[in-house]
Amino acid sequence: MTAVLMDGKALAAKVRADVARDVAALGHVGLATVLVGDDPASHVYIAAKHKAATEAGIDARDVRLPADTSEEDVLALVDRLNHDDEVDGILVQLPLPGHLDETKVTYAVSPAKDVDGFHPVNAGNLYLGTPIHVPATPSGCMELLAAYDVDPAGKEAVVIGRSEIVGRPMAMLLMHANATVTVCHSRTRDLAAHVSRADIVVAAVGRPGIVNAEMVKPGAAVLDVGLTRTDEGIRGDVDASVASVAGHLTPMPGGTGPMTIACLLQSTLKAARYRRGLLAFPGA
Ligand SMILES: Nc1nc2c(c(=O)[nH]1)N[C@@H](CN(C=O)c1ccc(C(=O)N[C@@H](CCC(=O)O)C(=O)O)cc1)CN2
Repeated sequence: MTAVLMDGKALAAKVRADVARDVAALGHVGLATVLVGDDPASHVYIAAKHKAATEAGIDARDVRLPADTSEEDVLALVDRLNHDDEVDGILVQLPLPGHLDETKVTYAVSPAKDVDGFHPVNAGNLYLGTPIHVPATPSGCMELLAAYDVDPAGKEAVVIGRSEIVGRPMAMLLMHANATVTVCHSRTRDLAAHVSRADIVVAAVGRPGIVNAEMVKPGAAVLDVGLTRTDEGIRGDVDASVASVAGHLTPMPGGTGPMTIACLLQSTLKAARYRRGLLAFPGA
């Protein structure tokens, strides 16, 4: 068997075009990104987010702060953006430099503008099954599954990794889509045993090749989120051998990454709709 490649680049282009159409209909939509410090990968991701936002007609503000900016100054900036009427969505690029408390900073973003979905109000609403803003990478994974007609209902799904950005929200989304979900992590005793039962595998730990062909159930859908830069180039968590066993597979690069950026734009559009009263907040 050779897996059908789930083309994240192509799907992201479609999502981005849909967002652009809806932004044009809505009028002004504003996104502010905050990048603190010099992390080279973060610079690449912020540049990609701005290119995509601008192409979609979103008014994207690129705020950059030196690596030694104090927590007080970062929090003051976030507060200003929370009160800025031109800004519908705010994202603080992670990771932050070590002296900054990521929890404190991400929790400072107004839940309505938290397009990353990291604030406890948004995490809580996802938990409750009434999502407002959902982290972009797991959203993108769900869109990929839907686009390739992989319905999680009744399926065994294994999520490898329990990060707040990917693993935990991914597990919630799969559970709400009626999958039976197992979350594996660094203390899981027999990863292969879990993966071998899975119809859907989402690998998000940043350990190159941790999922290999021997573990994967023939025909499974395998989504690769882990990204490690090596001397030989970018490597995902999923070994190339998996393509001969899986039914569906995301390429790395070109799979879940482009969808992360497309879903951020979707979330920004959603934030603008909430702020204009075009969408009702759950429970409101
Ligand atoms: N505030 C946030 N910080 C971070 C997030 C996030 O969603 N919000 N996620 C990651 C990084 N990230 C977006 O910020 C991200 C990672 C990877 C890609 C991507 O397109 N990857 C490409 C390959 C990229 C390359 O060549 O370097 C791919 O998979 O094809 C986009 C966004 C951590 N921080």
